Amino acid sequence: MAGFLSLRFLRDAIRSTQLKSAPRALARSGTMAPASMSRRRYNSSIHAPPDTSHSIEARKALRTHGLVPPVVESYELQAQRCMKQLNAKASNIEKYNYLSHLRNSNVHLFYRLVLDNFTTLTPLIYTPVVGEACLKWSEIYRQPEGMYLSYSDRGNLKEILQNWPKPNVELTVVTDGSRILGLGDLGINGMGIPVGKLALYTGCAGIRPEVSLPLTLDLGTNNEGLLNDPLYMGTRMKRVSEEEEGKFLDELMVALNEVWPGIVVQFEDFKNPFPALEKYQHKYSCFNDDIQGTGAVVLAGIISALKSSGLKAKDQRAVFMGAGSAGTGVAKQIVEYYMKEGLSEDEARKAFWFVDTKGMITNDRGDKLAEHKKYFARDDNNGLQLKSLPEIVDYVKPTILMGLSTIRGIFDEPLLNKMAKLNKNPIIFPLSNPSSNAECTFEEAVKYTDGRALFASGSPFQDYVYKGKVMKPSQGNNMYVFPGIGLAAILSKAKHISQEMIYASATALSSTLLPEEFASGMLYPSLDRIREVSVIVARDVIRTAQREKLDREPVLRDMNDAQLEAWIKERMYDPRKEDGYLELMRERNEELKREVEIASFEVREKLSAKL
Ligand SMILES: O=C([O-])CC(=O)C(=O)O
Ligand SMILES: [Mg+2]
Repeated sequence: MAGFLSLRFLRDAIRSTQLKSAPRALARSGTMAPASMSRRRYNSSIHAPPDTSHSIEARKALRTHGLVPPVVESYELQAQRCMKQLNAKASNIEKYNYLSHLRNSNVHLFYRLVLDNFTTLTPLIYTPVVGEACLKWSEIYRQPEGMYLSYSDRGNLKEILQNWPKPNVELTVVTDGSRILGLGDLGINGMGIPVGKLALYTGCAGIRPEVSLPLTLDLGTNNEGLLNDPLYMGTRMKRVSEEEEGKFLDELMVALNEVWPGIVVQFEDFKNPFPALEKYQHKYSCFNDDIQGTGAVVLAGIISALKSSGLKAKDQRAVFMGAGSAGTGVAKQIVEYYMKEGLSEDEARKAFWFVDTKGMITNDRGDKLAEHKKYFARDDNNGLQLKSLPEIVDYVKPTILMGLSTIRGIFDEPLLNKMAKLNKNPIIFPLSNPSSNAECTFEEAVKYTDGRALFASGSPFQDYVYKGKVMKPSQGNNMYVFPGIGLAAILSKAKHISQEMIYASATALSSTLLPEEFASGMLYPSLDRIREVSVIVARDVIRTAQREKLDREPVLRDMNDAQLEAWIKERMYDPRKEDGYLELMRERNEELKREVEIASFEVREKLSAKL
């Protein structure tokens, strides 16, 4: 009762006199920027825009009446129009542009369409087409999306972050554009990645679109093509040094956590190595999707593949083509799994042979190995230094061939034939993105192993008919886990995201494969069930956070699994429920919260003046 009375008192106080002077006072004090002050009318920076599916009553209440054609349409009709327009686009990049426009003009319709057509639309909003969009970002740019922070902004990052028009941010995906998919340094053109990943967060795990922030760091680029392109929209300078970037990131992490305390940060597509992970992972709620997310997804695929082939962990030998930190991150998670299956750490570590541009990675190769490569460097090679992948495959006789090299076609016909000779069911994972960089295509893997490969790729491939049978490719993309990991971190208010939490996402994912999916050779669950999968991933990640005492949401601790799953589901954004009124309730809520903030500020000011 007391709370209610004081709330009313505060609201009355504002209504009577002080509302006009408050914004300036707040702006002066630096408590809040004037741009974020309450506004009664429809404001595109905060609210979902007018929508032809809203009832006339909803439009009146939202004050959007008259801003769209008079018809009140069903979703089905809207979807029909959208798909017609989408299908009329001649190229993938035009489809990408159309979908970006839709996301910006009618966010709920966009996500409803994505959920209803997940497998056809994700390749257009994410890999592979996002790769093409990033290559052309400065050319196809149409509207502001996300935030850009430049090196020259250092010292002022907190202030600039406060320009973000949405009041509440719970999650950011940040890139410096230095290694976009397998396409190299694309500078600020990398913005397509945070935008795309966050769209997947909403699609896959129901993170509300307005609480996510796509963030691109403009720290220069070493891409000469971009530096000489008059349309390039980033700062025209060479990349800053690692040390300078390190300091910039330090300031960024503090600023993000001051503006939005506890914000979950996903690092994406930073070039190798990425020392910031070791630095921040025990300090902030953050993770690196390329190292940890990829690792978890691939581990889940390996668990399924071993189950399917009936082979034991101890009998596996894996050749990794490509030895970046994503590759070693993947292998480390598999090491953890092998150890849980009874191998010693040394036995598990020795089940991996890494190959980089200089050949097989050994301790006595004569070059200085990057820090992240040392753990897997071979010391049992008796001085043998093998250079080419076919030689290494002959020498190792692997059961698993993993591609993180971005070299299209390096898993060629003779190599795949060899894998098929060595194994009843060779495990072939060409993980490089986008599809144009894949070590082999699905078709090649099927044809050259006589249909026996257990296959997963990073980017999607089409079904392939082999000897009259429809073969279905598995897509071992991070999108199976990162949305659930982020959702779990947000809901449990995790202090940090530990390696155990990441590991839990992998085992959770592998547990979601249905018996019929497994029987048909799939290594991952159908993407049409992605929301169900994200709930299970989030549940197990939350449970692990609780076990490790990293959670700060006590309400969840007493729930059993079914209750926790229901609670997670209930919190997921569902575009099907957005009818205009929900928007209105949120708007009122925001206004009320702001009025309370303003009023309590005024009261504090008055009190301090009296004292
Ligand atoms: O974006 C993807 O599809 C996977 C990924 O993180 C990458 O390739 O960098
Ligand atoms: Mg990535």
